[in-house]
Formats: sequence, structure tokens, C-alpha cells
Amino acid sequence: MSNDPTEHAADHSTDRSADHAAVADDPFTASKPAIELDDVSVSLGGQTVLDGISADIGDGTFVGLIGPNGAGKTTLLRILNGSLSPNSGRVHVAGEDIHALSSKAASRLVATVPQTTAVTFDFPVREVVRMGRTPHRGRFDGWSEDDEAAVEAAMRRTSVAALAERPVTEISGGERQRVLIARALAQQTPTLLLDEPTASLDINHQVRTLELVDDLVGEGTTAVAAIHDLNLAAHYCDALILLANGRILSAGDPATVLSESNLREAFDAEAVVSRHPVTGSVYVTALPSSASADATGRVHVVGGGGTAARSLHVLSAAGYALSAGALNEGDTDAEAARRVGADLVTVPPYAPVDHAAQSAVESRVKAADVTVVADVEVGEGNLANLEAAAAADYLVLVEERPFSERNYAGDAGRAVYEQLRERGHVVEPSELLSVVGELACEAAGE
Ligand SMILES: Nc1ncnc2c1ncn2[C@@H]1O[C@H](COP(=O)(O)OP(=O)(O)OP(=O)(O)O)[C@@H](O)[C@H]1O
Repeated sequence: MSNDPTEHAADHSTDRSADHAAVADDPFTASKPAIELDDVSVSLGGQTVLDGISADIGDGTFVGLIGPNGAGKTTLLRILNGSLSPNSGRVHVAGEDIHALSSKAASRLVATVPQTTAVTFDFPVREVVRMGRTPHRGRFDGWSEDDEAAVEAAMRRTSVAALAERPVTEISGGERQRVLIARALAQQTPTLLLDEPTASLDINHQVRTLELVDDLVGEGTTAVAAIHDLNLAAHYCDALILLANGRILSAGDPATVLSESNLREAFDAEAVVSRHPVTGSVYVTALPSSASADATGRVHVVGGGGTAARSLHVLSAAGYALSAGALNEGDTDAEAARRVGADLVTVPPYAPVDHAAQSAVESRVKAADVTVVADVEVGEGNLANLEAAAAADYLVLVEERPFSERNYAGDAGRAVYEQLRERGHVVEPSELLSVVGELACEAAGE
């Protein structure tokens, strides 16, 4: 294949340090592919919209299609469900050339949850879900028990059973989205395509919807979803395909695809890629375009285990001179600190912060205008760091998880951390730059 996504992943990866455990097998080469795209090109209105797309998607995997507006995600989903024919290239789903099948036969292989939730007819919800059974029924067939069971099960799984008799025009956009997912489930296909399935859902239903897709994938369904939210995509998908200008820029596991250089190339955006401290998933933070690197002042950052990488990148992009530590050699945060040129205090791998390191940290804290403590584990190993941070005149604590859900190394750890909280400003990651900015001005006497 001319455009092997795994090759692309290798070409564009800059984030080789991340652990790749999220994907056990490479979904693009595992077992028999459920979907094979072979050099697919599409032109619409005289413009090339997809250009030489090749990918094999393994059976029972959840693949996220990501990319900027207009990259070709919806068009690729339309190619996959057979509703749009490519100008060149082939698409096989479950071994069948999807464009050689009747639309009914294609609909027994692929169900689609469309992006638009606009509906014009005021059918009751149950009738809309029943439409999912059309590909399985002859023109004059009555409703079988299987049909009814599939409809009821689909409504239950998407939590729309209580809406069954309501006209679909009189429910909310988010509820309608779930009804369209129910219709696709009632279709009972081996492949499920979703175009922005979480776009109009509240945060609870976003998570529940993606967990439902994840469950279906666990039961053997192959799912391909266009998803704008890169962090949801990274958390739920086994693999990602990054489209830009109708081509695959990168494909593979989320940590490989979501590299800072790929994001810059595809989205023309500066972003920081780190790990979410609670879920461990790859986490992308877009930097504001106003991060114009003109901030002045010195900031010391205490972190560990990847908790500080995002803060280090954001502060560096804003223009602050940085110091960091003490961190264990080889720690993700130590690597991030080096990448942004921070004055770094280190201790050997797995070693606790000793006396010498503690006084080195104390001098960095003293020299800094502001000290930032990331959402670290308050363990024996870094108590000395936190005690050194407690001497800061201007202190900021970045908290990404509730105080009560953190681990403390006994009463001593809790006492030190409580002292920091009393003295410092507790902020969410999104507030970091503005709070550090205010404190740095205060420290400079402006
Ligand atoms: N029927 C059409 N005629 C002409 N151009 C089209 C047509 N449909 C889509 N396009 C163009 O094809 C390109 C890809 O569109 P597509 O909807 O696939 O992008 P997308 O990645 O899904 O975007 P978004 O994230 O905004 O939903 C866009 O430039 C779009 O304007």
C-alpha cells in the first residue's frame, strides 16, 4: 500500500518517550482487517478532498479520525459506508467491496451515526430506532421478535427507552443524538461509524457514549469515529488517524499521532502534549495564540511523573525563565524541563530528594518570582521539595483532582501539603498563566 499509516506514524513521531501501553496490538496490522482502504481518492466540486488514503483497520478496534475542519473526516466516513464512491481506489468492509454492494447489503455491514441531528419528521423516537431494522427486513415482512428485541435493546443501551413515544422533533439535540446512536445499534452491524458522536452531548453523556462505543468494541464491533476533542479521542480510541488536507498525516497509537509537531503541522496550532495525571492518557493542551513569549520573570516548578510537563511548556511558551526540580533523572518532567531549557535540579532515578538537592531547590525557589507546584503525589520522596517550595513568597498549586482524592505519605505529607494550600493560590491548569502573570507583576513591584 502506498500510504501505510504505520509508516506515517514513524515518519512524524517526535514523542517516542511516551509509554505506548494503551494499544496492546497495532490495530492497523492486527488479525484480519475489518476495513481496508486502498489508495482512495475523492474529488468533490472539482477539488481533491481525499488523496491516496490507504489504511487497514483491524477487527474489533476503535479508531478515531481527527484533523482540522475540512480535512476530509466526514467524506472518509461517507466513503466507508458506501454512500459516496471514490474516484479511484477500493474500500473493503468485512472482505466485501462496499461500493459493489446494494445499499441494503452495505447497511447490513455498516451503520452510521451522522453528524447532523436535524430531523424534519415528527416520528416518535421508537419509530426512528425501528428504521435501523430496514436492512434486515423484506419489503412485505412483518416485525419479527428479533426486530423488536434489537430495537428495545438499542433504546435501553442508549438510555432513550423513556423517550420512546415522544416525537423526535420535541426532544433535545443531545437526546436526538442518542436516538440516532440507538438506530445504528438496532442495525446490528459489525462496523459502526460515528461522525462527531459527542458534539452536542453534555460531559456525562459524552463519557457514557464513548464508553458505550468502547463496550461495543469489546464485544467485537469495529468503530470509526470522527472526533474533534483530541483528549476524548486519545482516551477512548485504540488508534488515531490524523487527516490534513485530505491525506493521512499520521496514524497509529494516540501517543504517536498526538505529537506536538503533528499538531503544529495539521492544526497550525501550538500545543503541549503531556499525560493526564488521573487517567494517564495522552493529554493535549492548546496554547493560546496570545502566548507571545513576552512574559518576564523567573518561575520555579515542582513536579514529578509527568505532572509538571504541561505547566513547564505553557510557562516556557509564555516567556518565563524556568527552574525545576528536584526531579529524578529520567522522569518525564525532567525531560520536559530539559526541552524547555529549565535550570534543573536532579537526583538519581528512584532516589528521594536528599539534603544537598533540597538546598539546591531552596536557592532556586528564592531566586524565583513565583513557585508552581504541580499536581504531584505527596510521597516520602518529594517531601523535601514541598518543604522547600513552602518558603516561596509567591506560590501557586495546580490541582487537577480534588484534594480528598490525592495520596499522601501519611500525616507528615498531608500536613506539608495543607500548609502549601494555606499559603498558596490553588488553581486549575487553565488559570495557571493568568495567576502566575499577576503574581510575577506583584513580585516585581509593578
Ligand atoms: N458536496 C461537496 N462539494 C464540494 N466540496 C465538498 C463537498 N462536501 C465536502 N466538500 C469539501 O471537502 C472538504 C472536506 O470536507 P469534510 O466535511 O469531509 O471535512 P471534515 O474533516 O469532516 O470537516 P469538519 O471537521 O468541519 O466536519 C471540505 O473542504 C469541504 O468543503
